[in-house]
Amino acid sequence: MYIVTAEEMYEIDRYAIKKGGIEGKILMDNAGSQVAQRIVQTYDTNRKMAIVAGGGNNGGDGFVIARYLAEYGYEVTVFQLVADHKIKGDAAFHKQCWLNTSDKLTHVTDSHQLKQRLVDFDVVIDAILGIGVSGAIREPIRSMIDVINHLPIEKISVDIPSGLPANDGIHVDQVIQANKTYIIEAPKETAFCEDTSIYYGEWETVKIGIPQTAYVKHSSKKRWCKKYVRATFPKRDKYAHKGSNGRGLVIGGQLTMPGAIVLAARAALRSGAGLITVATVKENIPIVSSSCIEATYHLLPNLTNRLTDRDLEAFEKIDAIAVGMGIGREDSQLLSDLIEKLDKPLLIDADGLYHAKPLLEPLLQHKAPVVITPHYGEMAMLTDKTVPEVKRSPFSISRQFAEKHQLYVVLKGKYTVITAPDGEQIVSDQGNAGLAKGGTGDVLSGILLTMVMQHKELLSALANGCYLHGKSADYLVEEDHTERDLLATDVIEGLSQVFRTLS
Ligand SMILES: NC(=O)C1=CN([C@@H]2O[C@H](COP(=O)(O)OP(=O)(O)OC[C@H]3O[C@@H](n4cnc5c(N)ncnc54)[C@H](O)[C@@H]3O)[C@@H](O)[C@H]2O)[C@@H](O)CC1
Ligand SMILES: [K+]
Repeated sequence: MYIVTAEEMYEIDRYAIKKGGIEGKILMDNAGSQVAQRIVQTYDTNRKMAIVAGGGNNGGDGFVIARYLAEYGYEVTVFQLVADHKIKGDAAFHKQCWLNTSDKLTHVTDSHQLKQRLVDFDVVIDAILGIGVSGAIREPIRSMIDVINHLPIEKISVDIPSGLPANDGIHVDQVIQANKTYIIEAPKETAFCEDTSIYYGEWETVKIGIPQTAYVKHSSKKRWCKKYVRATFPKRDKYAHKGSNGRGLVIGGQLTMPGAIVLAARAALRSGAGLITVATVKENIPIVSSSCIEATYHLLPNLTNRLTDRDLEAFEKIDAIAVGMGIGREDSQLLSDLIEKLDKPLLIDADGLYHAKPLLEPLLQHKAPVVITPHYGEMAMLTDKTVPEVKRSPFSISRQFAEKHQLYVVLKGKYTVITAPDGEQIVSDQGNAGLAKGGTGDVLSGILLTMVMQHKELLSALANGCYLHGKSADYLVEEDHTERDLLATDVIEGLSQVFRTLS
């Protein structure tokens, strides 16, 4: 499934109209009829339906929905919230179609009037504003949205809750709080931003006949799902040996944080890595080896010194490195040596990200791929922004950072946004609130380390890793666990169940 900005959606519509030869009027008819059909499946015909229509094409969808719902036997009234001259083009065409067969059109000019009119209805269908919204919401629409939000009736939004922009990063002003949104064709960015997804209520997409090629040409974002995982997941070679399944290195684990590297190493092995070496301080080795006997060890005198020739020679055999889990924030030369002296794919997580911030220039010179896996707080630190700013703009901030520093960004959250250095993005929305617990990030790093070693293409490697991590948590919560008791170690053990669904 593709995710779009407003500009991309307009391009996609234009492509369908120009290249596909499907007139705008027909697309609008398809949109309205599809939404109406979904409504029919959910609401009895004795529910009184009010459609609030604005002046753009979203309002045009509203007139089409009115016509189809009336045809299905509902009592429908359209409340037109703008002056007649504002309704143009395809929307005017469909308004006329509605008027050809119905006289149920009421002009409403202020919010008090709207409130009085709507009290008699069971459901309000919000076709006030679509993806064409811009700037602060103007009166009287602003107060009208407020009135609708305060009415104790069901609210269904068409395409997007009115007042909400499609793109991330825009300050949200006044928005319909929908119970349900029928999104036309492709979800917009704001459906996957923590601050704004809430306005959509439950949502589903309706198809209106736009060819897939339009998306391939004009969209740069996908929501990852099982279909994509199956298409991109590497097959395990029958004749594989441990060396051909990837030799990974996990570096980290201060004295106070040995658990982080145990989790990462175990997760990497459970995900299918052939060999995992843990490089850490002497005191941690007995702790780590008792919990992860399959790993091998490389002794580091501390986590701050430069790497010795002996270290570098040992690491030459490695296919990829994950660094930072439990490494602490003390000044350290370790990361700069890994960047400068080894050409290995490098995944940097947790405290490693604090060490990476002053090394962004050298990272740009690193020949092998670099992956960073920040949560919102770490991303805010890296970009000198605030956490609310990162939450509001997860797509644009990740993209700017990935393009500028030529690295892969896995911005972790309810909706994890994965970005390639060329700006292509994937959203992984698997997982649940059980993952909001210490250690789950270390598990993800371990899984990603293995995925990086085993895939040819890195963006799908990272997306598949996030999928495995989230799905493991989902299956565990559906069966043996709850979001409350789920532990990071459970997520590692749950991986086998996810792998079984992929074969
Ligand atoms: N071919 C197409 O383009 C299709 C478009 N569709 C619908 O069309 C919508 C987009 O249509 P439009 O581009 O006409 O945009 P809108 O329907 O969002 O309407 C934009 C209009 O809203 C008003 N407006 C914008 N910002 C405002 C603000 N801050 N305060 C108050 N009023 C404001 C302006 O008068 C502007 O002309 C989509 O969301 C979707 O519902 C669907 O019918 C499918 C086909
Ligand atoms: K709307």
